[in-house]
Amino acid sequence: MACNDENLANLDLDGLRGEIDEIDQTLQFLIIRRTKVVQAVGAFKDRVIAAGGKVKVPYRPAREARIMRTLVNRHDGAFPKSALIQIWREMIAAGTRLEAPYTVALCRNADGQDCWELARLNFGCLNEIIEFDIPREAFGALEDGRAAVGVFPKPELGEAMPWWTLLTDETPVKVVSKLPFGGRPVGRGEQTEGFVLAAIDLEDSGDDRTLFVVSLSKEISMDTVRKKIADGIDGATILGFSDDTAADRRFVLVDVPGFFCNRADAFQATLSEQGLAPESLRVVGAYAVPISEDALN
Ligand SMILES: C=C(O[C@@H]1C=C(C(=O)O)C=C[C@H]1O)C(=O)O
Repeated sequence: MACNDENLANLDLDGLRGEIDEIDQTLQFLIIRRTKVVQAVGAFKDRVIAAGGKVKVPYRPAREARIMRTLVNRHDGAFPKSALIQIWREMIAAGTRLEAPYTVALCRNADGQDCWELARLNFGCLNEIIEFDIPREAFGALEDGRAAVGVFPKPELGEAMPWWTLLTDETPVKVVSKLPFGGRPVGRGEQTEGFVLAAIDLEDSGDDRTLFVVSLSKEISMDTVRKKIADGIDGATILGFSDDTAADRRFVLVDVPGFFCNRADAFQATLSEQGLAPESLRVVGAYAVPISEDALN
């Protein structure tokens, strides 16, 4: 660069704009170079898929979370961190699309609310968003490959037929990310939170939470379940519950700190120690803990 920071004040408008033009050129060359590397990653994934015969979903939220956290940690200067994240979101979303084009299935909740703004910010300006009112249909789009990722609203306690009850043993679809990950949109969508679903393997981002669905006897009250889970696991929360009408069981969606995906036994043991003895327990997802608002200021 022609000029160091201290000398900027000595430049006239043309001189300053010349600096900006040079910076833009360097940034653009780097984007071009980054895209070539991303395409090479895509080709690598193709070879893995050819060997395993899976449908290609290039999205890797744990890797993206690591990238975003690194960006925020090393940032300096006046440019806002949430805007920095947004630049990378566009870049990552557009690059991932070059690995394999993908569509986003967006599901509304029973009150008609959705996470459209969060989906658009996270998956960029190019990806098609198809909207659904019925969770089973949005879920079906993920299972048959019409959509690679789904954005579902955060569950509400007590809602009828919650979407997360579709996350059974028979489906490869799981919860893989939570939105917003780094910064909320200003205004519309500011209050919304959602989960991203996809048929991909769960990966450890270094700071994660795991989602379990536990089947318990209906005879145990929800207050008791809540207390026992809170006593047994620091920081665990219950995100939803749903009665199985055909049986004397209740499904409970529990959000537990840590990447527990290969350690469901540990969670099972903790519940048993608390006298809950679940009839069944399964991991239905894991997600990178979003960057806190404090870290973005
Ligand atoms: C390039 C990759 O594919 C996608 C694109 C990423 C990126 O642009 O950095 C990161 C993760 C994936 O969602 C990858 O898996 O590393």
